[in-house]
Amino acid sequence: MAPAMADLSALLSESSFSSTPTDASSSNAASLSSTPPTTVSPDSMSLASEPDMPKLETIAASSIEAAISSLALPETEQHESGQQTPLGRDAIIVADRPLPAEPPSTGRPRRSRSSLPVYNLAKLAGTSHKRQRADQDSLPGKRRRTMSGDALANNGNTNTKDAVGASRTSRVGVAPSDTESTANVSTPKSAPSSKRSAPSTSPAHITRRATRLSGTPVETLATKLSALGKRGKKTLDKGLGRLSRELKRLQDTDEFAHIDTRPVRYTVWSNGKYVDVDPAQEPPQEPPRKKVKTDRDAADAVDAADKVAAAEKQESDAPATKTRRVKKWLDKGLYAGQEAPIDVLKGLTAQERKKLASLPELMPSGKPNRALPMPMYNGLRILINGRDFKLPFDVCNPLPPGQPKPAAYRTMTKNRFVGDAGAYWKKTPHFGDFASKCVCKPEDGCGEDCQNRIMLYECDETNCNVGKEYCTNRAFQDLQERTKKGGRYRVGVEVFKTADRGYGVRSNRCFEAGQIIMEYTGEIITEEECERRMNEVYKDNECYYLMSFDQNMIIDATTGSIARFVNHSCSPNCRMIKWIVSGQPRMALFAGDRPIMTGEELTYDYNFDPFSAKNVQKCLCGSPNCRGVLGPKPKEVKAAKQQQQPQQPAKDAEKKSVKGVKSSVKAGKRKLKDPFAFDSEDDDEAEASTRAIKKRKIDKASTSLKKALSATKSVKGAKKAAKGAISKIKRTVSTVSMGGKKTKTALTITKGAKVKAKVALTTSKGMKGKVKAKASTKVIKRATTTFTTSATLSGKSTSDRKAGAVKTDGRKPIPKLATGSPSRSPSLTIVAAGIGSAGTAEKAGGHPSTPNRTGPMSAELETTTTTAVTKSARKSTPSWKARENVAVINKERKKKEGKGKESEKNEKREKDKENVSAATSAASTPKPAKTTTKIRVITTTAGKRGLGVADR
Ligand SMILES: C[S@@+](CC[C@H](N)C(=O)[O-])C[C@H]1O[C@@H](n2cnc3c(N)ncnc32)[C@H](O)[C@@H]1O
Repeated sequence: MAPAMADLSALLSESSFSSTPTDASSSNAASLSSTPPTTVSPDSMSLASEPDMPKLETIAASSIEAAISSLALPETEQHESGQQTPLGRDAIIVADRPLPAEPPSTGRPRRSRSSLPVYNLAKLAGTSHKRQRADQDSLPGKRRRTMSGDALANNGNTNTKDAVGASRTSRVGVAPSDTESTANVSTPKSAPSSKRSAPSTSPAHITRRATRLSGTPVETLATKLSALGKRGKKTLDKGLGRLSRELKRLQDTDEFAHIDTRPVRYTVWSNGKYVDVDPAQEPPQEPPRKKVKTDRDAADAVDAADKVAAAEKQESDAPATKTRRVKKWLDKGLYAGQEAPIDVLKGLTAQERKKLASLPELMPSGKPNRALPMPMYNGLRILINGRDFKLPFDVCNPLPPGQPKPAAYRTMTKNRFVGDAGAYWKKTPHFGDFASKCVCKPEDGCGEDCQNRIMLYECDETNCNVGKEYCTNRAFQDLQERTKKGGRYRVGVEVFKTADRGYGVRSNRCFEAGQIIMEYTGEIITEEECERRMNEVYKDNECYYLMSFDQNMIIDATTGSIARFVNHSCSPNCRMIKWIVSGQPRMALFAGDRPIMTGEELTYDYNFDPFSAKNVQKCLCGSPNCRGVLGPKPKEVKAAKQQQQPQQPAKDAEKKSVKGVKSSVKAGKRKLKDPFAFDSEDDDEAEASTRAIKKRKIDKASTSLKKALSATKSVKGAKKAAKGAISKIKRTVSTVSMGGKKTKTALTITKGAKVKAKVALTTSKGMKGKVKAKASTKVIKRATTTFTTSATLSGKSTSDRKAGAVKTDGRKPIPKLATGSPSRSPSLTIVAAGIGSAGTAEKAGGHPSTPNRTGPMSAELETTTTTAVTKSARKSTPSWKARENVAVINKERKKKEGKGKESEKNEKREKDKENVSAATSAASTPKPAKTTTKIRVITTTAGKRGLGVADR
């Protein structure tokens, strides 16, 4: 035996206890091995109540306890049987003598034998005065509660023997009254009672219960506590107290109280589809509003309110991560875009009015229905013109399925200055600088007489006297307003695939006559940049979206708006017009003289200048007055006449216009084609035709020349006149700035006037004597006047266009336009830069922007100052040769301007001399040149500006 045990034995013997090793049947052993025979029966209690006994036990217990603690007894003790029994510190030996072997169990629970000494443990434990409480245990229906011993052990201080005791106690079952605090563990509701229950761990609350009926010996808490002794009990109290605190703390947790504090996630469903809302993208939660203290003064309160408002504003200003798509509703119906006309007869000729007046349908029938108006435009047109029956396409006119879309290209809704263009634009005087306020009155509404409108300036706050409310001269602003919200109807146009002309644009809604439809936008580049692009970027393209714009700049719509897809028609329904908006030039497509219906293809007259026959394309517009090729307008007179009679049938208009056109352009198609064919080597037919025309022209000129000759007397006068005429021609040429083939083409098509001039010059060369010279001079004079008119075709065209533009707005045509700047008189000539042959677009059928496309697609709106092109461009495009000359001329002119007036005069004088001498020498030539088969207009070089004529 270990020395410690020896001491223990000695101690036990001293205190009249026999320290007999316990056997399996002993209560101590049972207690140690959790097989309790320690139930305190009433009998034993009565025995234990004997006064002399407890003292000894008390002493023994405390002594043993002290001994254990002082000797640091090992946790285990070797029994005689050789079994190692765990000996807890709370193990208390209560038996002092060996117990006889117990008889086999008869089914009843074992009772303590009266013969054996039994101690009043209750008394020993100081709980005897609370005995009656034990009776409660037997109360029927009293529920027993248990709790996990582990939980208790873990929550309590498990290092102490008391805690172990508590753990064991809980394992064996503790009456509710005794362990109220532990019972509280399972329910937070009982939490408040935990405080009260804390003292219940005192010995007074410990219950005892008989195990007689249960059949299983139960070690109760009372038993254990009674065995613990004072110190143990104290410790247990302490432990339980701590335990309750822990529990109390626990019950404060959300988890314990079953409160789910995780954020609630809502699923979002939109249009029957689950929308996965990314928590990261969820809108931030609104911060709690700052409470304005009631006791604050007013200023503080206002401050706080301001802060809150600012915070709210900031919040609202923050970019929304996910914006909800809003359905766009059509806010108008079948006749969307049409306003009920107040006067249906407006714009009709007297004849038409008369015709309409006779129609019973148009008899006055009370008030017009503004909610569901008549299909006024369509109806009127049908009433006037009549047409074959067809289903009303404007009811529903969807594009056929499987519509191909143009190859992806970058769109641009606003013009963008690229490179030097911006700086260049800034340097040049702006139109806006010249603009002054109009003098309109609100009742006029900036109508047809508005000076801004006449000048093609859009009204704005700076130049309008009327104000936005009444002003009707704000087309671009209207367009922006209309298209702001997007949607098919508001945009009003869509790209579609035509059968034979590549892509086109058609209307999605109705447009009033003259109404703005869409803007032509793109990159605004300088001529140099244009040239660079042509040679480097678009060199493999066979079509370009280049349009001369303003101030010698060019719009490149390769990146631009869908207006670039608008096709040409010889009988168009739209016009491309340049306006000045807030000091900036902008180009837009406007409806023509008549309204446009839903589904109509939008077209305008390109006034195409192909430069050479190689660039000539077959026109496939299909209009009755088709010119046959994509070429320049035959005669401005025609256009003007057409504008005057917008409602006239196309055939009539054509007839009238053809009437006004001179013989060279009488048969529009053929005549227009001819000029382009004259230098085409492979088109014999065209050449023959051209020759014939030229011959006719020359014959005519010769006749007039002969007449003139007969009236001519003096060579001197002829010389003078020739001089003046030539200088006039020179000036005109420099203004038109045409050169090379381009000049040739242009001059050839500008009707008889030019031809006359040429012929006159040619003839004058061959004329003898004064008479001839004089005659030629006269002809030249006349021709020059005509030519000037023709050459400044652009100006005329502009007035026509401008008049048309005003007319498109439903106002009367403007006969003359003030020209504030040279670029305010642009011709609408669109210049082809492609190299394909006629009809290639039709053949190719592909998208023009694709390099494979063979059709020439470039369109350029030409102003009076023709675009200059440098050498590299000329190499690739022969037609650009003309431009080089123009560039040189322009350069020369600029140079000259720099030199000053004096030097200019001198130079001019010298050149005039040269020209005159040339004319004189020509006049003195022995044989007059007869009508030649070919007339070539020689482009003047920098040194010799003016027209030269060469015979062949
Ligand atoms: C500015 S683009 C117009 C859009 C073009 N249709 C497209 O698909 O990109 C000009 C080109 O369209 C073709 N085009 C336009 N109008 C035409 C017409 N009336 N007849 C034949 N081709 C036409 C020509 O090839 C022309 O060079």
